[in-house]
Amino acid sequence: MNKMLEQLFKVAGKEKRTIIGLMSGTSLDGLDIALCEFEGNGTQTRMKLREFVTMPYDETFKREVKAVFSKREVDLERVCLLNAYIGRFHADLINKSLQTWGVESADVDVIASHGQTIYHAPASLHGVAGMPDATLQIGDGDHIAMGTGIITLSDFRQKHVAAGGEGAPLAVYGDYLLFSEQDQNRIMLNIGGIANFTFLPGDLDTSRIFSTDVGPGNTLMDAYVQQQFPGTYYDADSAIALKGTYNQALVASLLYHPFFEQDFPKTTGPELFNLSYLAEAQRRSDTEHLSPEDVMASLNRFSAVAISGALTRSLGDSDFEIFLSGGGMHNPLLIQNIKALLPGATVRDTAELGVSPDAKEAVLFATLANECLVGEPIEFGPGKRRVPSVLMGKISLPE
Ligand SMILES: Nc1ncnc2c1ncn2[C@@H]1O[C@H](COP(=O)(O)OP(=O)(O)OP(=O)(O)O)[C@@H](O)[C@H]1O
Ligand SMILES: CC(=O)N[C@H]1[C@@H]2OC[C@@H](O2)[C@@H](O)[C@@H]1O[C@H](C)C(=O)O
Repeated sequence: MNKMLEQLFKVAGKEKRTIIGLMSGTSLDGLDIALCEFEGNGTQTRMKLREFVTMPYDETFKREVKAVFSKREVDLERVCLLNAYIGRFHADLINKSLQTWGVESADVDVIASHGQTIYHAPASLHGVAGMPDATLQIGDGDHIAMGTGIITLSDFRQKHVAAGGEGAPLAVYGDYLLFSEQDQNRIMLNIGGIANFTFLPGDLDTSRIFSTDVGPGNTLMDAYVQQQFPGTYYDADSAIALKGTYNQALVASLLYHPFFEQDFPKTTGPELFNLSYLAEAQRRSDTEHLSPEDVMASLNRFSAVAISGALTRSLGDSDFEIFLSGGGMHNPLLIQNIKALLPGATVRDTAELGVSPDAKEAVLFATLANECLVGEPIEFGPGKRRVPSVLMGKISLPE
């Protein structure tokens, strides 16, 4: 038998597995690396987060990725080069982190790599007749496996698409396994570039569980800040938005898109929510004259209304607790806006559930890898075509 397959077989049979989860999101702030310890699988999963770090990306790397990210026309050679480069680069960042933590690569069983999304194209967005839902993550797993010497599972989203999903959100699987709680309706709200949430009903009825994207997130705020204030990457502590006042006409115009009417679950990305989207909304609402501060306040309000509107629409009057994660939870005006729009909702964060909110997405990918190795497909019930019952991840062997 192939020695590496034998090792994989051994890992699957171990009582405890050490898994590194990786996430590189739409914000391009850095690579999230979570070193996790797993015992069990399925609803018996026990996960301990041993270490976590975000390895920041430098300007050159951000520029390289931005040149192809969510663009319909790109230099195909760049995409080809980046696919290999990102894999190697991520391997280097993992090696550095392991060194800092004093952990040997031989003590890590597998890596779970999300890769870098460069294009997300659900059929509802691309609208090309005869073409399926599609999504593309680069940073090939073979380069990570060879660069670290660790078996790597990667490219989780393709199986989801192949089985009838849109390739996202994948959070539903890990959220269900790690955070479901009897008698408590939980909303796991992640505010990254794009905001998404998972509904975990307290009756643990899997057929009611779902995850969905709700719109931005930070992506439009980040893009606008970067355009208006070169050298600034995001509106740290809402400093800019707090100097402005939101414009109701602009907020309404930003919300004027069929995406917001579509049923859950649905997915989106900066392919839709980008600076052209903002320019069109400003033109339509005759708000091109607004100061950058007022536009920032309006974008902040827009994200809050989109998030709270989606929650209200799907949950009605039922009681629920919100557990925040993702960088947007550090934006005080955004959180204040969301709380004001959802009076009565309890808002906490995932640290209270034992997982740092910045680490949560990387932990979720580690959980998907654990399931791929030792789990069984979760059945979310009939009619859940968009939450397929599959195990995900492609295997790259380091020899
Ligand atoms: N102190 C802060 N004040 C305001 N915003 C902040 C702060 N800290 C982080 N953010 C926001 O969080 C973003 C990073 O969030 P995160 O790392 O969750 O995104 P991501 O994982 O790339 O996104 P996605 O989940 O959509 O892939 C930053 O770009 C910024 O907009
Ligand atoms: C295609 C893609 O990379 N989507 C990401 C993105 O970032 C947030 C939101 O958009 C979500 O749908 C997804 O990531 C999370 C981890 C998910 O799949 O659950």
